[in-house]
Amino acid sequence: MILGAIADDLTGATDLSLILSRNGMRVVQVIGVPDTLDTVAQDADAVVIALKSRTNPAAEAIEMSLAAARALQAAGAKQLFFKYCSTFDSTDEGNIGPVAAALMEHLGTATTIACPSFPENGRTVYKGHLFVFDQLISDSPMKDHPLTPMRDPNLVSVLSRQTDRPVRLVAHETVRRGAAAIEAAIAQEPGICIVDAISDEDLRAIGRAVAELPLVTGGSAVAMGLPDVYREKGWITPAAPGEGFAAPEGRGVILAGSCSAMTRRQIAAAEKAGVHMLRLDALEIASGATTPEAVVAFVEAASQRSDLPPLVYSSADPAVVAQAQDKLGRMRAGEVVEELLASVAASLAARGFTRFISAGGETSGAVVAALGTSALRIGPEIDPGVPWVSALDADRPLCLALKSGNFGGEDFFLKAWEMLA
Ligand SMILES: Nc1ncnc2c1ncn2[C@@H]1O[C@H](COP(=O)(O)OP(=O)(O)OP(=O)(O)O)[C@@H](O)[C@H]1O
Ligand SMILES: O=C(O)[C@@H](O)C(=O)CO
Repeated sequence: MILGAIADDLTGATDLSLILSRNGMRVVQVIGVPDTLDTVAQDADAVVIALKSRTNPAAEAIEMSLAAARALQAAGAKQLFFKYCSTFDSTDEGNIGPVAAALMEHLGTATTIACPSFPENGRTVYKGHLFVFDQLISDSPMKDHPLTPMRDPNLVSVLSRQTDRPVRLVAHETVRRGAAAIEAAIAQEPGICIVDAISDEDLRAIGRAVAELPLVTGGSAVAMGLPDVYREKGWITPAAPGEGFAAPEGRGVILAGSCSAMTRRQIAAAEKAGVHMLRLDALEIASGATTPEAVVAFVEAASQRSDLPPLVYSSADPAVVAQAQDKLGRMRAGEVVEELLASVAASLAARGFTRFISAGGETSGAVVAALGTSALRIGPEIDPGVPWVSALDADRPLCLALKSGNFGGEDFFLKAWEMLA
């Protein structure tokens, strides 16, 4: 095992696993920190531990991340990677800064990078500012994210508010001069370097520059340059992406708790395509007016009427989300929805559903926990950042598509479904 990764949410972990697998590494993704990684690490070049720590109190996120780091090191990891969202989802309390600083201290290293750039999905960092396609993140729909509204595009400022470690910029003028120039700039002074990156070429150069650092932090795409370096060092041999994935036969369902603009467009596209849908309301769930049993009954009935998987969603526009949050509190509003979708997923699996498509990192974390699986094999890519995965250890065969809120094309839900046909 060469690379040990700690991801702050489940869909982010899957996204990173896909990038590593696409670049020829054997990857196993585990959910939560197991007692030992010995069995899974045996045939893996990389182990990605998926936490659900993005929006926990910082002290909890640190504790979980350090436990993951210790497990990865015990299994032989030569390098650690802390994966967070390509939209840098965090607040002034954390958790990117506090977790990165804690991992640095744990590893005894004074230097790392922070680079959320993911050009294939429209995220770029230029002059330390994070863009989502043509917009600064602070002008994008991420300004209204239910849990981590992003209202400052300057990542040096954002990260400086989260940690006492010095934060500085390695600007694109340096990045475009290549790996040696980037490496020298990072080594100049201790601290966390926000590194500009606007293309995959930049990211591959950054990967080469950081391959010797004990800790790399970033979005998934900054890992794309690492496997080549590991191969050159003779640490890994090439592997075929998606090796060993098989989808079980059976019925499917789509569960969406993401309120991102993209997920809402994907829901609208599914409706147009004739998918049977049920909209959930956080306040009705909280009052008991909507129960898991009623939702399961809807899904059962809808799946008799169509070959397409039914869609259950709580996704709503910012005004509706704000109303629920005003009444219930931000965290509680999220929890009631997550708990309901998780309970629905568990009941459906018990009734023989085998294919689950879920939208949203927090949502997917709750759904997968309810399905009782803790290890995933990475399968074929549906859209950039989202593969089908199969459960390695559930009671029965299951496959899942765990979509980050902002990922996937408009036709994502049907595209995912049709790939299994
Ligand atoms: N109608 C709603 N009212 C209030 N909160 C909601 C509502 N629908 C969903 N939520 C909550 O919003 C949060 C959405 O987070 P989630 O991580 O699932 O999606 P995302 O942030 O779009 O995806 P990602 O983290 O992958 O970018 C969840 O906690 C979810 O329960
Ligand atoms: O980096 C991303 O955008 C995703 O992998 C993610 O973490 C969203 O939750």
